[in-house]
Amino acid sequence: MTPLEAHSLHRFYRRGGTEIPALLDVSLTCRAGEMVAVTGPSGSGKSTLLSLLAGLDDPDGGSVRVAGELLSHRTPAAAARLRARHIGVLTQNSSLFAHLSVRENVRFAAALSRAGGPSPDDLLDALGLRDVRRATPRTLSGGETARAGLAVALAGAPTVLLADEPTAEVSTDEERSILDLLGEWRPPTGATVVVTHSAAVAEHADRVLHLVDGRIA
Ligand SMILES: Nc1ncnc2c1ncn2[C@@H]1O[C@H](COP(=O)(O)OP(=O)(O)OP(=O)(O)O)[C@@H](O)[C@H]1O
Repeated sequence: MTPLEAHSLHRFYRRGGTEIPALLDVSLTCRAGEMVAVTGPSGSGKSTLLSLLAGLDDPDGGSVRVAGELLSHRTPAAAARLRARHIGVLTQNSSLFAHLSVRENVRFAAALSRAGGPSPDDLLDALGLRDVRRATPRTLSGGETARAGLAVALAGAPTVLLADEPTAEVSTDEERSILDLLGEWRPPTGATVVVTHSAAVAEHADRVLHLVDGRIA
C-alpha cells in the first residue's frame, strides 16, 4: 500500500482581482516508512501543500490519496473520517486544547481515531511527558509543548504524519531530541512529511522536496 500519493497538485488563491498561483503541478509519492522534508523560501507554497495533504483544503487541480483512498474533493464528513483515521498533524504552536491536560489531549486524539494506536500513557512516558501529564498546555515549556503536540499527532497511529515547522520554537538540544523521537515513532509503514526551515530536520529526512514559487525545484 502506498501511504500517501499527491498527483499534479495545483492551488490558486485570489486576492482582490489578482490570482496567486500558490502551488503548480506538485506531485509526491511516499514509500512506506519514508520521511520527506519540504523546504523552500517564504511564500513558496509549503503550508499550502501541507493543507492539501491533510485534506484541510482541496486542490484546484490534481488529487491526494491516503492509504489508497481519495482524500480530495470528498464531502466534509468523509474527509473528516479519513483525516481522523489516517492523518496526524503537528503544527508549530501545536494543536492542543488549552482547557484539557496533556493526558486528556492525547486520550481525546486517540479516541477520535479509533485506530488502536499506542496506549496514551505509554506514549506520554516514551515522549518524556510523564511528569507533565496533568499539566495544561499553557504551563509547558517550548520543548514540552512540541513533544505534547507530537504525542497528540501520534495518538491515533496515523498512516500519515504531517508536521509544519515542528522545531521552530525550541532549542537546538530539544530539536535533536524531537528529531530522535520522530525517527523512533514516525509511522513505520506510513509516511511522514515535515515542512521545515531547519537544516537539521532536512538532514534527518530520507528525501527533500524543495519548492520555489509553488513548483518543485
Ligand atoms: N488564504 C490565502 N489567500 C491568499 N493568498 C494566500 C493564502 N494562503 C497563502 N497565500 C499565498 O500563497 C503563496 C504560498 O503561501 P504558503 O503559505 O503556502 O507559503 P509557505 O512556503 O508556507 O510560506 P512560509 O514559509 O512563509 O510559511 C504565497 O504567495 C501566499 O501569500
